[in-house]
Amino acid sequence: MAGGTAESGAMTGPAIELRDVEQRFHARGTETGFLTAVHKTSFTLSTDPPRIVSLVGQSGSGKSTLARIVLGLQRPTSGTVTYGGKDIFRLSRAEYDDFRRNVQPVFQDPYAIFNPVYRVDRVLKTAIRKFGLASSKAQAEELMEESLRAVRLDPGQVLGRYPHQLSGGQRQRIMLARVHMLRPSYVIADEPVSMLDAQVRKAFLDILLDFQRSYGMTTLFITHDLSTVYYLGGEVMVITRGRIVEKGPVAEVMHQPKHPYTKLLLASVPQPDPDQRWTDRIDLDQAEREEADPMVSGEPDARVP
Ligand SMILES: Nc1ncnc2c1ncn2[C@@H]1O[C@H](COP(=O)(O)OP(=O)(O)OP(=O)(O)O)[C@@H](O)[C@H]1O
Repeated sequence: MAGGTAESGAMTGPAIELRDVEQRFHARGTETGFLTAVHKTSFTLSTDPPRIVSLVGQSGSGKSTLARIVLGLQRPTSGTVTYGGKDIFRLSRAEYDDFRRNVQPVFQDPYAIFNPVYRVDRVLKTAIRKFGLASSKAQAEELMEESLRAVRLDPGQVLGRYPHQLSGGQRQRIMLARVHMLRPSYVIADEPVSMLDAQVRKAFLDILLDFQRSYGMTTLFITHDLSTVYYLGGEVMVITRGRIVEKGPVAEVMHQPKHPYTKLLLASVPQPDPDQRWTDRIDLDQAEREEADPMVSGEPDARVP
């Protein structure tokens, strides 16, 4: 079977391959009556070795459309998407369940995933029930707590709460706790940190990097933010107007961009002015650092809406 179990962690999973995928949408007011959100696009995601692949491009370039296609949520107009060599839109029930478990989404706004009338525990309990991750109530509790701690959330502080009682950063980390429980081969993360502040964002990215190293997960990380791509490292695909125009190792693409769009994207990143340096260093002792870092203290992050 593909992927791993909650006990063993993700193992080398089948590759996801997009071949000549094209997505057209009806669009009123255009000459042809449709717009092509994704032009014939091909790429492969693999867990051998596990990696982070960023898909970077401006708003409207087709990133989310590609994410939905990879997740099997959108059937492309033409082209194929295969998982382990099989068309994801023609999988048997058992194959589809395997795909569902091993290719997990993390979306930009986790609030949309949570039902406001249910406590946040439900997101975790549903995954445990659906994928048969625990054989008793006690084991389920243990698994939830272990996964929450793995994403540096204090179970006592989040379990039993309603979504609106948590910060955006905490809600996103609950989605990561769900990923931790399922140990999928792939995480498809669509702008998961764009609503988070810099500190919480870094902590989120560190957890993804940790999942890659510890459990062998490969992440397709969708973003418009180059600094995030740079921080994650790994590989990057640059997309503009529905076309991937450049791909390769992050350091190579960032330092020797070949395509004019990549150059433009890099040129649009604000550069710090070396003449305008901060003169005072802020030295925090450990206790102050813990107090200042919501990821360490586990305190609700009031700054994040
Ligand atoms: N269901 C749809 N019907 C019609 N047009 C759509 C649909 N979904 C996306 N589009 C169009 O396809 C293009 C690509 O959209 P997409 O959401 O994939 O871009 P994106 O790069 O993810 O943008 P953003 O970063 O703003 O989310 C846009 O022009 C968008 O308006």
